[in-house]
Amino acid sequence: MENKSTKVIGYWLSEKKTQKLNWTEFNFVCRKYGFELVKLDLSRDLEEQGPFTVILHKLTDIIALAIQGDPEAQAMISRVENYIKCHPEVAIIDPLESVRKLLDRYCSYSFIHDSGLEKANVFIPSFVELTSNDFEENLKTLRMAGVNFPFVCKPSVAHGSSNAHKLRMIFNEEGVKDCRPPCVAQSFVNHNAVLYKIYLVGDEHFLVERPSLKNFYPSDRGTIFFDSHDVSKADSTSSLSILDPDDRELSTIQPEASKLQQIVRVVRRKLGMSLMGIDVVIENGSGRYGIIDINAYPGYDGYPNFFQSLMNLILEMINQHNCDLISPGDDSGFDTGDSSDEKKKQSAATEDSWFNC
Ligand SMILES: Nc1ncnc2c1ncn2[C@@H]1O[C@H](COP(=O)(O)OP(=O)(O)OP(=O)(O)O)[C@@H](O)[C@H]1O
Ligand SMILES: O=P(O)(O)O[C@H]1[C@H](O)[C@@H](O)[C@H](OP(=O)(O)O)[C@@H](OP(=O)(O)O)[C@H]1O
Ligand SMILES: [Mg+2]
Repeated sequence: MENKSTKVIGYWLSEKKTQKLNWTEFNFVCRKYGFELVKLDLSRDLEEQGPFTVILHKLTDIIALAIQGDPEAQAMISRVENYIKCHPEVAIIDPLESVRKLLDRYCSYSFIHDSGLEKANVFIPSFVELTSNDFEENLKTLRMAGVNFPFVCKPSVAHGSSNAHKLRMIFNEEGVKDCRPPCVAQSFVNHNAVLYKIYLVGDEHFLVERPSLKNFYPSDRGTIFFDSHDVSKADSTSSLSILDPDDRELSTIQPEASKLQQIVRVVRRKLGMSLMGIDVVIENGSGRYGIIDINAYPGYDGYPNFFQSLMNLILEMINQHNCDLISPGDDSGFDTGDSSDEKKKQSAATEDSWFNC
């Protein structure tokens, strides 16, 4: 551990996120480890703000705006990308191309769907993207993809505005007119209103249990419009989470640590990201593990000693990045299985990103 501030963490988080995480506390941890913490000013060239040892960010909202054509957001993202391109010596948490994938629900589901997790009793509930406003065409698309009633209709863009979290439960063909393309329709999996959030910080993960939607069955009822943030936060008390009397007798299956470990390993390898939240439900009856959402740099509410874990990750990333720079392609002396192969994960993510989505 050094006392002198020689290493710089350049970071960008929204004001809301810094307040939520109580970010000033992280300053103390940084100082203890000899790091200076500098917030990136995305309205200016980053060259004059550096040099940085590592860049840590949650740029989801700005990337989403840039994709939608906002010129200011595009300029900000270009500044970050140019800096990264000109400074291969700087470690990045997390690669922007992986974050882009998570911004698109269809893309992230497809990506994990093709990961081989099915063999381990883990699945992505059947899903399809709806891009048309034509009712008949949408019915056909849903049928062809095997999306059953009831299904959840989610905006295709997963972050970036409050609209991203306005979801709909569709119970029958009549309800399909309530879908607002572009959106992803995903078969609803009954899971006794228990959601498991796996929070990842590099190789560490921690599981928290959250309220979730109650069991639903096909019916002639009208569409339910809801905001995901009202349902599955730690303090949510939505009436949509209260099990019907007949369902209270159903047994709830507890998650197995080894299964969660497997999910973490595969998703991490596929996406090449270190800061993620994976939302899992366990299907009533079958006991299959359904991945229903993956979030970039989530809230980590309930994660013990998050800032120390974040610092451990930063140290590991810098170390690994330096090793990769010295001997690219040869990490034999440092590889400890899944745990330290960051460079490979990042380049796998880069290669896959342009081909799979
Ligand atoms: N396929 C599904 N089967 C069962 N429940 C689901 C499914 N998809 C979503 N849900 C329910 O809806 C909630 C919100 O869904 P989802 O996580 O996809 O939305 P989100 O806006 O991305 O949420 P977050 O705030 O976690 O990012 C989940 O917590 C869960 O209760
Ligand atoms: O920690 P959990 O409960 O998983 O919640 C996260 C949500 O799942 C994300 O959707 C939030 O991200 P956005 O607000 O960027 O969409 C994310 O927002 P944040 O960046 O403000 O923390 C979290 O609220
Ligand atoms: Mg989400």
